[in-house]
Parts: sequence; C-alpha cells; structure tokens
Amino acid sequence: MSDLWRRCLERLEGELTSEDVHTWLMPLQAREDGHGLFLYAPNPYSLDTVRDQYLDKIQSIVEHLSGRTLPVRLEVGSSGGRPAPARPASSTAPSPAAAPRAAEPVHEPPHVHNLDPHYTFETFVEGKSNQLGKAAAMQVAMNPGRAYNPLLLYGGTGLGKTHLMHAAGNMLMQNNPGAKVLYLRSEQFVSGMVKALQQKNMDDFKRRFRSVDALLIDDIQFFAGKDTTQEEFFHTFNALFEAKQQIILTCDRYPKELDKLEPRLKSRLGWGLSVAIEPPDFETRAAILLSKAAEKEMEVSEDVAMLLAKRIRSNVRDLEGALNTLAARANFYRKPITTDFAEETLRDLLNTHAQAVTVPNIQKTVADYYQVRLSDLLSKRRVRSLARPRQVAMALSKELTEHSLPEIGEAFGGRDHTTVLHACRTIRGFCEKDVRMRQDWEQLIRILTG
Ligand SMILES: Nc1ncnc2c1ncn2[C@@H]1O[C@H](COP(=O)(O)OP(=O)(O)OP(=O)(O)O)[C@@H](O)[C@H]1O
Repeated sequence: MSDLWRRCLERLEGELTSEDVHTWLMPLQAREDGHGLFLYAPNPYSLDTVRDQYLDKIQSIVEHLSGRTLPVRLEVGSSGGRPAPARPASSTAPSPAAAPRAAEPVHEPPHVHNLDPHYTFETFVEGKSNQLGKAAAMQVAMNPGRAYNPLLLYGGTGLGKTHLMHAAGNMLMQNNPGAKVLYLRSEQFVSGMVKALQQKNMDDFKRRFRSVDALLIDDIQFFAGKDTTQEEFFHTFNALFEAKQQIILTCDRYPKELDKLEPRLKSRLGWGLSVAIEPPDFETRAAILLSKAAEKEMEVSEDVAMLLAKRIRSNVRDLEGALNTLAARANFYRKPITTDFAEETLRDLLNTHAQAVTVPNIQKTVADYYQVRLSDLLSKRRVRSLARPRQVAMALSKELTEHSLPEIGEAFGGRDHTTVLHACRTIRGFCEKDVRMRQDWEQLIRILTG
C-alpha cells in the first residue's frame, strides 16, 4: 500500500466512523507517484460515494501530510491494472499507466459489493441478546428471498445490527459469488434519490436499486417524515419483493412504533420477520471484548475483559472504543494491559459509565420517564400507574448496580427483598412478551448508561 495513503487512512480513522472507513475507504487501492495519489475504487457506486463524501477531506489530509499540493485522482479499477469489474460500456478499461481521468458520475448497478469483509458471522459473538437475530440473518443468507423477506433487525445503537447485516451479505456472496449485494445507509438512499430527482434521471436510480439480488438498508428510522423517499422506497420494496430478491433492513426501534412512517410501508415491513437485538449481558460483553482483542492481536486477560464488561454496559461500540483506547495507550507507553493499567488509562471513561448508575439516579430517571413524582414512586401507594414504574426502577437497580435485593428494597421505602425479586421477574416477563415494555426498558438503559 502507498505509504502516503496508509498515513492518510490512519488520519481518516480518527475523523470518521469505523463503518465509513471500512465500507468505503479501506477497499480503495492506492498508487502514488510524483504527479499525484491515484485511488482505485472497486465499482462505480463506490467511486461516486467516495468522490461525493470523502474526496475533499482526503485531498486536504494528503496536502497536509505531503506538505505540498498533490492531486488526488479517483477512478474505477485496481492499482495492479486488473480490468475494472463494472466500468460503463462507453469507457475504456483503466490502466494505472494512463493519465487518470477525473471521476465522472456513473449509474451502472454495482457488480462488486461494498460489504465490510470484517463483519462476518465468525467474528460475531453470540449471546442470549442476539441469538435470534443471528439465526435469522444466517437463514436469510442461506435462502435469500425465501426464508424471511424482509428481515428487519431492530434495537438500540451499537448493538451489532449493522454487523449482522453485513455478515448476512458476506455469507450470501460467499455462497453465490455472482450475486449483486448492495449495502446502503438510509441517508445514502435519500441523498441518491434527491440527486436523481435534481438530475432528472430517476430511471437510472430505480434501475440501480432494483437490479440487485439483495438490498441492505441500514437505519431506516431516517426515512420517517420523508414522504417522497418513503414512496420511492415502497415501490423499490415491492419490485424486489415480487422478484424474490432479498431485503434486509435495520431500525433503531420496532418500526410499527415509528412515527411519521406511512402505514402501508409499516405493513410491508411486517411481512417478513422482525427481530429485536438486545443489549448484551455481562458474559456476552466479556466474550465480545476477548474476541475483539484477539482480532486486534492484543493481549488482554480475562480480568481486564471482565473489568470493562462490568463497568461499560451501554453498548458494544463503547466497549470497542475502550479497547481501542487501551491498545493505543499500551502501544504508546509500551506497557502490558493489566487491570491497573486499564483502570488508570480509562479512569474518566469508567467513571462516566459508573456515575449515572446509582439507585437514586435510576429512581429519578424512571420517575421522569414515566412522568410520576419521585415521592410517589418511593411511596407505599399501590395504584397501577405507580406500581409498574416502581417495578421497572427496582429491576433496573438490580440490573445496573451491585446492590443486593435487601439494599434495593431498603432504598425503595423499606420494602422486603422478595418484593424486589418479584419486580425483577415481572418486568423480565413483560419484556419478553410486550414490545412497548421492552422498548421502555432499553430506552431507560440507554439513558442511564449512554
Ligand atoms: N455480538 C457481537 N460480536 C462482535 N462484535 C459485535 C457484536 N455486537 C456488536 N459488535 C461490534 O460493535 C460495533 C457496533 O456494532 P454495529 O455498528 O453493528 O451496531 P448497530 O446496532 O448497527 O448500531 P447503529 O444503530 O448505531 O448503527 C461493531 O464494531 C460490531 O462489530
């Protein structure tokens, strides 16, 4: 890899999300000579995206790193000169020896996927919280268009929905290398559509999306309130569905609960299978940490993994962030990652996560959330409008703090420990069968630990 591009990527990793870097920038091949830095995109779609969203940033980093004005050129192809997989028929095959052309807008359907190769089922750690989602995603990858269509994965941020979606796409490609799989964030669907409307080439837009074997759209909550997008997506959905092409979607909540999403679209989304991805429990968090550490070839003991898993409960992205910080510091100071080193390095981060999670804080947060008075929540009154939030607050106290059942009972106006135990069981039962309760629960966990 060109040294300049490697350093540029390192900078970009600090400025963009790792998803952006993995999806769009890592797949680029680079060649550098005295005239410029040449970047080769695997397909026209990827070229369009890199040019529209990242080229300016890349250009300024390259200038900064090289200390001079060095042009950055983009084209479809490879730095080794292998023919471009999806060059439009009117263009000649790229050759790195030829003068690079400026990127032109191209609207051919992508023949090379833009999936993140690191997001596979092998690198996904299974636990109770994501078991169903993983099984469903595997089913879809093995029987695209037939098992569940659409497959919709929903749940809070950073819990592995995007990972599973890419894993399904990667497995589908592995089983059928000729398949056309297109992954997009919903913002990209919206901006592609706006551009097509402006340039009056909606036919190209429609063709681009409808010619794939599997369409993966991330974070569809972004469609809410965007009527034209929903209309277009509705038609794309129908076309794909009728042709038995696979659709995989993610959403940050149960889509039926999304305001400002057209009823007919909501109904379509319910035709296949919707699976919740829940926050992982302690054991799964620790297992994920050990697996990520192994992937990064970091030496992390079980003690360190358990320390982080115990203190960081919000989501997997935060866990991974903590691990990356540890890796960078350990590398810099050339020190082994012991529990002391981890405590010291992540002191602020661990404190932030620990701070919010006290019983009084949980009580106050739950009272605000359900709009009841704190004094009522802690009182002996048994009306239902208070009893349920009180049980939620007790169950959260058990889940998120180290306090014992008697201590929690004491903090809730001197109640018996069996009352707390009953609350925990009742709320767990509710979460299993009632979508709204589960959303409340997850939302509260996010507020308290985010
Ligand atoms: N069970 C798991 N095993 C391994 N890695 C995981 C797991 N769950 C999440 N991750 C990792 O956590 C990070 C965040 O996951 P991901 O981006 O898939 O979350 P998400 O649910 O799509 O979040 P958002 O809604 O914010 O897009 C990724 O690096 C992913 O690999």
